[in-house]
Amino acid sequence: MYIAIEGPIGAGKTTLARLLAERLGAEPLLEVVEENPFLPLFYQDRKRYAFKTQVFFLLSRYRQLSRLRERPLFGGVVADYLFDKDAIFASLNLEGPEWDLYLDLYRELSLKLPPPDLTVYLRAPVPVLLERIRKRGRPFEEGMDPAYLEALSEAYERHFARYAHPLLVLEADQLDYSQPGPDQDRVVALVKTQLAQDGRTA
Ligand SMILES: Nc1ncnc2c1ncn2[C@@H]1O[C@H](COP(=O)(O)OP(=O)(O)OP(=O)(O)O)[C@@H](O)[C@H]1O
Ligand SMILES: Nc1nc(=O)c2ncn([C@H]3C[C@H](O)[C@@H](CO)O3)c2[nH]1
Repeated sequence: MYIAIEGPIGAGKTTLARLLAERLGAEPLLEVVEENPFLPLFYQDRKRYAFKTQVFFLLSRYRQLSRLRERPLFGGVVADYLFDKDAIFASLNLEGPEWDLYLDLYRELSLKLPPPDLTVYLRAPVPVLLERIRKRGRPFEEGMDPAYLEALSEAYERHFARYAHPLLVLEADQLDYSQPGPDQDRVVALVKTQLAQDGRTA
């Protein structure tokens, strides 16, 4: 069983991936964004650092996810990202020959990765995302541009409107699974039901 959680910045992907991994007896597969040395620079000058930031993410995501093919998944994996995320961000930040080169690389690498058994797409309005980003307090995200978050949310909507793999869409502002309570049980039950409908067991 391989589950991936996706959604725009601050939607609650890592929080949900940890919870599901714990409840389903699976391994969490988490991205460490702080490992990308270009990311703080990207937020200072998006045009200048977009390509470097993207290629770093692309390679590290590819390396992490390709390990899924190489070893047996005993208890399953819950990842806090989908490989497709890379191209969603790239489509907003790259253009011209850099975008063409990036897309060539992305397409080549994506062919080699398995799709998840279930993807959970977390949706939330931009003001909720901004509040969660503020609350989490990563220094380089302090001046997060609401227009960038809006464009990103729209790109996610377009992507999942034509997504061809098993998908569960959750309104992430309606469920507070970040603390113990009935919403945690509710979200785990929704995922289990979806897996059962798709013929998988958790
Ligand atoms: N369902 C929720 N309800 C309320 N707060 C939440 C919820 N999910 C996450 N949070 C809080 O929002 C903040 C962001 O959550 P989290 O880091 O899981 O988001 P993310 O989608 O993984 O972010 P990023 O895209 O930056 O990696 C955290 O402070 C977390 O505690
Ligand atoms: N430029 C760019 N490309 C990506 O593929 C990408 N993936 C994540 N991020 C940024 C968003 C959050 O600040 C932080 C955590 O998600 O990292 C990205 N930024």
